[in-house]
Amino acid sequence: RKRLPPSPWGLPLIGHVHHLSRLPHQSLQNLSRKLGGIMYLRLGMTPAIVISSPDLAKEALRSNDSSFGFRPYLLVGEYLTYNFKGIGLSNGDHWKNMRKICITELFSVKRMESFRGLRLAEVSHLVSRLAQASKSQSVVNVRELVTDFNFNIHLTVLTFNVQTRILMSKRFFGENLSDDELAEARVFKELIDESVKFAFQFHISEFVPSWLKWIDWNIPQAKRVAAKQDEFLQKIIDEHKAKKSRPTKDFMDILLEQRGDDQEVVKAILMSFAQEILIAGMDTSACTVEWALLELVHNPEVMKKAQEELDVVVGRNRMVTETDFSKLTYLEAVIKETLRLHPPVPILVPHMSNKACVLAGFDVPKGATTIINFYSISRDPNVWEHPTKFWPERFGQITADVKGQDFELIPFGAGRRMCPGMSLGLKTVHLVLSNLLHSFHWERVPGESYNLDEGVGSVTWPKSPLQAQLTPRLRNLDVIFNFAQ
Ligand code: HEM
Repeated sequence: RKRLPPSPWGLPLIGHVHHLSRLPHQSLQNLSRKLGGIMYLRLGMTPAIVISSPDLAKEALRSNDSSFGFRPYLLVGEYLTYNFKGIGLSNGDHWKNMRKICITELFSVKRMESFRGLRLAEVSHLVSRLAQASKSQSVVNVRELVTDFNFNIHLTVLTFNVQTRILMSKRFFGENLSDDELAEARVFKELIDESVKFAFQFHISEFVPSWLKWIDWNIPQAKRVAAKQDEFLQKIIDEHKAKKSRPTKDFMDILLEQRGDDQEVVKAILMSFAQEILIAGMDTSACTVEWALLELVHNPEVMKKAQEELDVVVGRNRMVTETDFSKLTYLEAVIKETLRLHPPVPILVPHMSNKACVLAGFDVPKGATTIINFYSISRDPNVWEHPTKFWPERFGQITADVKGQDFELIPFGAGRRMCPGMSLGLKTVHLVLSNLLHSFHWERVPGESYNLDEGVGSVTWPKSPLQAQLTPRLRNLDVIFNFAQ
């Protein structure tokens, strides 16, 4: 007889689905407080294991990495990534190849370095536009600052531009674009939004055995979105092939060289990257910056300390650059503390065990969806002192890092499926947050409460966009941030 981990009470057919709210990491945290570090759930007909302790996360993602380094079936993977040809949702040899290409061609140290100037230029642009805005309006809505797509320079646009330039030598957003280019950008954005929205809908096919998947009523919609996506990407690939002269090879050149005969793979990777850029790359970095500013605005003594460090390390006559990061240790602690308390992807991306195994003495069935609830781990009073307090100073006493070695702090996951964009994500958050803190005084709007409620979505943003009062801190902002554009 199998010895399964403990479960809450279940219902026929749906199993334990009724225990999950629209913020599943919070419902799972509540359940784990009663049931412990490992639980067994039945989501419809799909078995699932939920892990909520650093030791068990380590057992799954390090000691048993070869069993748990798989993804479960997701409808979006089948229809919108050309039958699992992308990275984040695929498995097996295809995933291995794709991950290798990404790590060597997209996220290598050399590639990161070659786009350093580009990141700096986009940040300079953001700060100068903010400086202009702060002259006419004293209160700034930080969400608009980070997500507005009306083709001004905002943070998500910044990360999007950086990524699409690396991927396909193309800048979709910004000034001086023709009407056709703007129309193309709009279609791209709508397509990605539609796919992301689709990915986060309820799909019955994910909760039934594979032979019953055909009953899913969302399949016709998936096919419609896929056809639109295919048409758009084919156009981009054709344009790219026609325009041969480029100073350096971009990622699409490399993919076409390596997989030229298999255009579906090229399209799948581009689309899964486009989505991953928006969900994983852009929104995760942007919402980390917003959470950090929210905490700092409401903890002015922490903000003061971070700004004093910037004055000592950088001085008041220039912008912060990536070479300053190693000396900005307090800022690093602020970012770690933000990723601990407000992880953008609190339950990571679901894993799956490809064989039956034993974890903490319990049987884990083959094919069980495995959820690592980092949110429970990062707020566990047995692991963290004053777990719900925003307290960067804790990182003066403990050495835990976010790089996948310390299982009490895994906002990027760990093991073979760990986020490959971590370095880019961290660099972006450091560069943007440090320059925003260096350039402006950020103050709470009188009457605004310290609201830490979380919104529902593909990444966890603050529920209400942060409003803050903004005044320039450096005297020659225009001069300082103009040079790099
Ligand atoms: C603050 C920024 C970011 C955070 C917190 C974050 C977090 C995560 C997490 C938790 C996972 C799942 C790990 C797991 O399953 O164990 C993941 C996977 C992934 N992320 Fe990120 N991410 C960030 C930035 C980025 C960026 C900038 C990119 C690329 C442009 C990126 C690309 C990916 C990809 C491709 C995967 C799937 C990896 C695979 O399945 O093999 N991420 N990320």
